Amino acid sequence: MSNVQTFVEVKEQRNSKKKQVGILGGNFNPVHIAHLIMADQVGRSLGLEKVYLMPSNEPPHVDPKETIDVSDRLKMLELAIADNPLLDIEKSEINRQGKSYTYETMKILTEKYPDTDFYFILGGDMVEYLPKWYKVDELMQLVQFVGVKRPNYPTETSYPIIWIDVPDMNISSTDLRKKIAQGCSVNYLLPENVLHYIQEKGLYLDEI
Ligand SMILES: Nc1ncnc2c1ncn2[C@@H]1O[C@H](COP(=O)(O)OP(=O)(O)OP(=O)(O)O)[C@@H](O)[C@H]1O
Ligand SMILES: O=C(O)c1ccc[n+]([C@@H]2O[C@H](COP(=O)([O-])O)[C@@H](O)[C@H]2O)c1
Repeated sequence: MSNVQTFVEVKEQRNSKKKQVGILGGNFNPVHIAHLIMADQVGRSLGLEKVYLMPSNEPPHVDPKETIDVSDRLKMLELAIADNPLLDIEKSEINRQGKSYTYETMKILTEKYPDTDFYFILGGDMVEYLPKWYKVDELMQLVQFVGVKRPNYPTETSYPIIWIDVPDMNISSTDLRKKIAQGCSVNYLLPENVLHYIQEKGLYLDEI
C-alpha cells in the first residue's frame, strides 16, 4: 500500500476541524533511529501537526519487561528529538506512575483534548500483540491505529490499521543494549548525542 493512497483515505475519514496528532508509545530503552524515522515518516505522510513520543512508566506487557530508570529514558528522548520541530514528548504515563495501559492513557488524553484526533503508531510486533492489550476494543474507539512494518512480523490483522510504508529497519533496543554490553559499535543506530549520554552515564554496560 502506498503512502499516497493511505493519506487520501485518512483525509476522507478525518474531521478536518480537529487537530491531528500522532502518539508513538514505547519503552525507548534506549530510543533509536527506527523510532525517530517511523515517528517522522508517519507524521509527514499523514500531515500530522505533531507526533509525541510517549515513554511508558512501567511497561504493561503480560510478560514484564525490565527497563532502566525513566529519568534516563526521558533525557535520551529529549536529546533525540531536539532538532525536529515535528516531534515532541508526551509525559502523561510518567506523571501518572504505575503500569501504563494505553487504553487508560488515551481515555485521559481524549477527554483532556476533545479537539484532537489521535493516531496511535505501532510497529508490526505490537500490531501482532494487539489482541492481548487491555481493553483493546474500547481503545480502538478512541484512536486510529497506524502500523509500521517490522522485519519478521506479519501485517495481517483483524484490527483497522492504516499501514504507512517505511523502509524495513532491523533495529531494536534489545539489540543495542546487547551491543553496548559487549563493547560493539552502535554508531549511527541512535543519535550521536544519545550515544554520548549513554557513554557518560555508563548505561547498559551490564545489560545483556
Ligand atoms: N525497527 C523497528 N521497526 C518498526 N517498529 C519499531 C522498530 N523498533 C521499534 N518499533 C516500534 O516502536 C514502538 C516502541 O518500541 P520500543 O521502545 O519497545 O523499542 P524496541 O526496539 O521494540 O525495544 P525492545 O527491543 O526493548 O523491545 C513499538 O510500537 C515498536 O513496535
Ligand atoms: O495497554 C496495553 O495492554 C499494552 C500492551 C503492550 C504495549 N502497549 C503499549 O504499546 C507501546 C509500545 O510498547 P513497547 O513495549 O513496544 O514499548 C507502549 O506505549 C506500550 O504502553 C500497551
